[in-house]
Amino acid sequence: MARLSLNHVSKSFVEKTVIDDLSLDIEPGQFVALLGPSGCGKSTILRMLAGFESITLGNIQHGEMCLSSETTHVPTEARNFGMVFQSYALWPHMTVLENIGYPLKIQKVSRNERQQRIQNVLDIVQLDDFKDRFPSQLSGGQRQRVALARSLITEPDVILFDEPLANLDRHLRDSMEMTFRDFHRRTGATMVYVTHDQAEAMALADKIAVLKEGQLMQWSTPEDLYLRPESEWVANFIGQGSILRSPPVVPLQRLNQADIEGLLQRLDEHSDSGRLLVRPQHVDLNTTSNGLIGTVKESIFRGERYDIYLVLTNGDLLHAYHPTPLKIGQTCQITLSQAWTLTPNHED
Ligand SMILES: Nc1ncnc2c1ncn2[C@@H]1O[C@H](COP(=O)(O)OP(=O)(O)OP(=O)(O)O)[C@@H](O)[C@H]1O
Repeated sequence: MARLSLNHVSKSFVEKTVIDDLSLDIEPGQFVALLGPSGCGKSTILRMLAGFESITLGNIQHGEMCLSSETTHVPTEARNFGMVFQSYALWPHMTVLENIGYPLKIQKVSRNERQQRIQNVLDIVQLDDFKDRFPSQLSGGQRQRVALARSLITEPDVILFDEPLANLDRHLRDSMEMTFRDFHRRTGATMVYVTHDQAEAMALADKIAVLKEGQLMQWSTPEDLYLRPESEWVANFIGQGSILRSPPVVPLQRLNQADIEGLLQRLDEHSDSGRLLVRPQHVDLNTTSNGLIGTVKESIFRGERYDIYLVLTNGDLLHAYHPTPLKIGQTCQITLSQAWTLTPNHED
């Protein structure tokens, strides 16, 4: 197994640059998610890794081998990468067993070896009982497991996934997330997974590349993305939270309650050069401590808790959790137990 690296990769279609100077170092066996809003270039990156697209600048390296550069282009079939798409792309007239074994048939692998390898991957995706069915006789989740098994049969070093759960309902997606985690543990293959669903990326990946308009905004573990976002844009994009205006702060610092109280004492209507990210679990309501006051704008039932949205005296919106509903228009005393400082977005 080898390291997969994108080095200063750019991709332009006609005049438009859709990937701009992207560098990522993917460790062997790592599960990486490419995450970002629609049109940010996730699928284009996957297509360049697969060899479906050439690259305009930079290079893609797999171990010692250059897969793509301005002058090199190793064809898709010579990369030994597995691929799984949201459409499953199964042959309707072939059984599960035939679908899975098809890549080996093309490679003219002997019947005996084929049978053994098919059995191995059937065990990994737990589809042994379904091997004689046709795709039309399977559920969406089972079809996706067939596609997983087929991607694995050629024993690829790297498997590329393009929104493989996008067509499944929420309940099935949750159980498929477990299947993917298990699949990754059992195979140890490097996986690159495109999604626009941050919860899915956080649940699955060891490391996430967050993209915006073809640019890498942050390349971090899920925990770091959530706890230590590097920009206001990423903080807004990842997880729940409010961005509050504050007096100037040193960016990318964790503030405790005492630090925040110090800042709030300096709060006035001109305090908008700093930014604080506050997660809802760090907002305590109806306390009597640091003098921040808000008026309840929304109180939304979420089963295990209420989502409360408050308007602060400077007009900022603050999201909090509360065990019971609060009245719209009610005034609350607020304590912030933790906050993360950010650099404001320049375009705002
Ligand atoms: N063959 C092409 N010719 C011209 N522009 C293209 C081509 N393929 C993609 N693009 C453009 O490149 C940009 C990135 O597209 P891409 O499909 O990679 O985004 P994405 O993040 O995967 O989006 P989505 O989540 O909606 O699938 C878009 O602006 C798209 O219109």
